Amino acid sequence: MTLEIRQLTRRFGAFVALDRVSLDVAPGELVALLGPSGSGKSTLLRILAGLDAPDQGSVLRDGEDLLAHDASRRGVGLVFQHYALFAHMTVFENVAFGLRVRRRALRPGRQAIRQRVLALLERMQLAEYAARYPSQLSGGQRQRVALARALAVEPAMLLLDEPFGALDQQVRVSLRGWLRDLQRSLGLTTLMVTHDQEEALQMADRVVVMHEGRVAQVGRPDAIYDVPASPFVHGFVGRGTRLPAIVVPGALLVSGHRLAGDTEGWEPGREVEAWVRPEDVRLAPRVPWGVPARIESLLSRGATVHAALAIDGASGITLDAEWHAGDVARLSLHEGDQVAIAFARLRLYGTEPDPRLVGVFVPHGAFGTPEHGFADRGMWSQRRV
Ligand SMILES: Nc1ncnc2c1ncn2[C@@H]1O[C@H](COP(=O)(O)OP(=O)(O)OP(=O)(O)O)[C@@H](O)[C@H]1O
Repeated sequence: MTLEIRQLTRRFGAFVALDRVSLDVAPGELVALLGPSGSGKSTLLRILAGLDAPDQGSVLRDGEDLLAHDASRRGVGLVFQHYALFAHMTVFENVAFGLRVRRRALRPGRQAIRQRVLALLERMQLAEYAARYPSQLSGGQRQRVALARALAVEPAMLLLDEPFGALDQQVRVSLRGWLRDLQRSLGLTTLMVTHDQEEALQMADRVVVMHEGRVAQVGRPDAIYDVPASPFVHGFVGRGTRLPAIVVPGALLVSGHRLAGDTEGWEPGREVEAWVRPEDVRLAPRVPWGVPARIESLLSRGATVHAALAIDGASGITLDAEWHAGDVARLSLHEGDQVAIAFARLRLYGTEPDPRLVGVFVPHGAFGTPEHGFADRGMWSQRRV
């Protein structure tokens, strides 16, 4: 099943909740709608489900006008964060419900319904709970029943709105893999709303990042993380620090520090925003080749250590860095230490009002990985006295 969403706009009074949103979804694809609260994700899903209608725009499913059909005829399976299962029905009855209430002409026979529901419960590892009532299930089990109920009617597409939103972290993580496997094996075209970037990046074939009712970027999860199209996407998907910078011939000036590298094709003298991911902030082996900075804080996160750094000459900016815990221990780094850092790469964006991606800058000699050795500790790190 393909979906072609074209220029969808939805206004609530003067407020524009969806602003000319276009998107193509391929058969069997799992697309995650990711964005901050109020960015229009649920509005888009509700329009697709038939619970709301757009002011403008069109949606074609396999070339046919989806919006012309009532919600009940759209063939969508819908699961919300708090999916109200029928409390007075067993798991079996809940899952069978959608089939039992079908018009007579479309309703399978009693035995066929029974077989289909049992097969589905089996597949969803719910068979042993068939006779239980919702109140006798855990939150994760209930969401699985909600999914089974949505799937029982063999929908053409699945629409999920924060399906794991109400569950604790451990259950969420285990259900992610489970749902992904199930969706793949069924080949079911799926749109999933989430504001959890980890969930979107792990599960989706493609991620749609939404911002203020518009599509900020669409792409494969790794592409979105590696080359965010705007400072907003960089800041929302993954972490990063924004550094003011100027392009000069053969170098980038970052807070007055010269990083040599290829700047061909970029206008000299142009002011840009340089964004750097924490894992791209490396410890440089030799001070003259690195940017001097001071460790303001070190926070252990198990295998990694999160460092907050103050770059010399860049007041008011705290640079986020992430280093291997083993390196930090081996080099005996402490808060207050003076270090030299190198940047593996920086994404450059235009300044307002045109904050588009200018390009990715890779400084020459952006070494500083542990493999390059820190034999002479004194050369790159000086303890403050
Ligand atoms: N029926 C409505 N009347 C007025 N405003 C609405 C209505 N429905 C949604 N909105 C507004 O439209 C905007 C987008 O809402 P939507 O629910 O799509 O956001 P979202 O990205 O799904 O956010 P969240 O992650 O918080 O659910 C919000 O500012 C919301 O207040």
